[in-house]
Amino acid sequence: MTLRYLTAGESHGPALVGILDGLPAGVPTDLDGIRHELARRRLGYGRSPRMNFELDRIEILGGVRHGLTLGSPVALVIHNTEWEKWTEAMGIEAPEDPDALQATGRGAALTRPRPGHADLVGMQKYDFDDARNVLERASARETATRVGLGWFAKRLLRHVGVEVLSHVTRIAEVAVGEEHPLPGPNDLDRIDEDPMRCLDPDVSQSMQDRVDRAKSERDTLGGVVEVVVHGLPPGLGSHVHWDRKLDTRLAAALMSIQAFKGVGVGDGFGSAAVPGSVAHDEILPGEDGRFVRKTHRAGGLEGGMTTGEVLRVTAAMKPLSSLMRPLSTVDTATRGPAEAITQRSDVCAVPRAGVVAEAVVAMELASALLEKTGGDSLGEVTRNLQGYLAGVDRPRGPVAEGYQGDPVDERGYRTPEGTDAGTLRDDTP
Ligand SMILES: Cc1cc2nc3c(=O)[nH]c(=O)nc-3n(C[C@H](O)[C@H](O)[C@H](O)COP(=O)(O)O)c2cc1C
Ligand SMILES: C=C(O[C@@H]1CC(C(=O)O)=C[C@@H](OP(=O)(O)O)[C@H]1O)C(=O)O
Repeated sequence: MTLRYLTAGESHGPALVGILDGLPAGVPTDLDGIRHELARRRLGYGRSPRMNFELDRIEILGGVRHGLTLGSPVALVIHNTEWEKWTEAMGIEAPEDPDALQATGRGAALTRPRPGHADLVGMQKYDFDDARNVLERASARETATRVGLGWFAKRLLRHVGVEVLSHVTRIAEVAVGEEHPLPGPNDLDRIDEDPMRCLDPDVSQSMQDRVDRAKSERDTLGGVVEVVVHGLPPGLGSHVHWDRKLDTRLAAALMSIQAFKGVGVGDGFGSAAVPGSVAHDEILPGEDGRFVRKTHRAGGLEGGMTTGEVLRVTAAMKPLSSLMRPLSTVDTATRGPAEAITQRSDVCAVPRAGVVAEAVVAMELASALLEKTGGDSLGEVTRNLQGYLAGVDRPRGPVAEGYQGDPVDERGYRTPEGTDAGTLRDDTP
């Protein structure tokens, strides 16, 4: 993988840390842009109360100088603005008085694991007596780092005309219609303005009503987000090996998000229910010499590669497992039956999870772009991409005898003017 990243940090630890390696030099970087992206991850009706008081205070410790990336790894820190409250409970050094810590509330061992969270199996696997040692890292607080790093991937993609956005298409049983309009490349602000990050105001209202009901029933809800990407060139990813297919990589990236349990490419599971005659995207000669598709059913991916059409992937998020009406569990200290830990929780985190989905998709796409183009500077990436695009829809294959169109070379291949593989398009930015 050309672009790779690591994250570290606990939900209530001093900070989250991320390193992104593989970016070319010259990607314009502004801290307000990253802050804005992180604020987007806090949006949405049904979010946790923690989203209101906690802030994402960021610092870049490497990889950027004078507003541009250097080609070296980018090191991002997101400080925990609530750290003062957690210094004892999450202290790095062994507590002076462990018994006293147990009595502090925050420091008390958590022994009633929540079904659906990582608590129990994490305690079993890592041999812990306190579920906090598990949930602190399992927590989706970690996704702040991925959104922060993902901003760089988005910025790189934007430079070559690629826009990544997401919208919510389902909350529990409330969903937009199957034939819902696709958001356009400039629709992100409009989506973010909606409390559910849904494009249809009527459906959004029903979703909000559904969240209100879940809240009053002290329950939680899941849903579906769709990530839509405009402006991709054809040919990112590859058909030649399982781990080079973009389908594989996008599915893995999306499934790595906390509570995400299903991914569909294009019509996904829906395409299993219809015959082939209405499952595929028929190909047409486009006006500017490009090939185009009649429909967007495949989600812009064929054979593990982008087709150059709009990319569309959906991801399903399960309902959150911290319910205010606790589920049955065991107390790991007594091994007896118990009620699961109850603590503040999102009722529904689907709208803000969409922003995380954008980040991980952007990271995979930026990586696949860099694999295709190579290049150590943004200029080199852009030039290489243009060189590739100039020849991508050139005539390929011999034509039948008597062909009346463009001139034909000695092998019988069409050779219209301006379609040489080496010709740069004149819209070089
Ligand atoms: C943006 C976001 C917010 C989340 N908020 C909560 C929450 O408030 N309460 C909760 O129990 N789980 C929350 N989760 C889900 C848990 O982190 C997740 O269920 C847990 O780590 C176990 O992983 P798994 O569900 O993938 O098995 C959230 C997930 C995301 C993506
Ligand atoms: C802190 C974030 O999300 C948290 C993710 C989360 C979980 O279990 O995943 C549980 C909640 O945390 P807490 O239990 O401390 O209230 C969310 O607020 C965040 O996204 O920044």
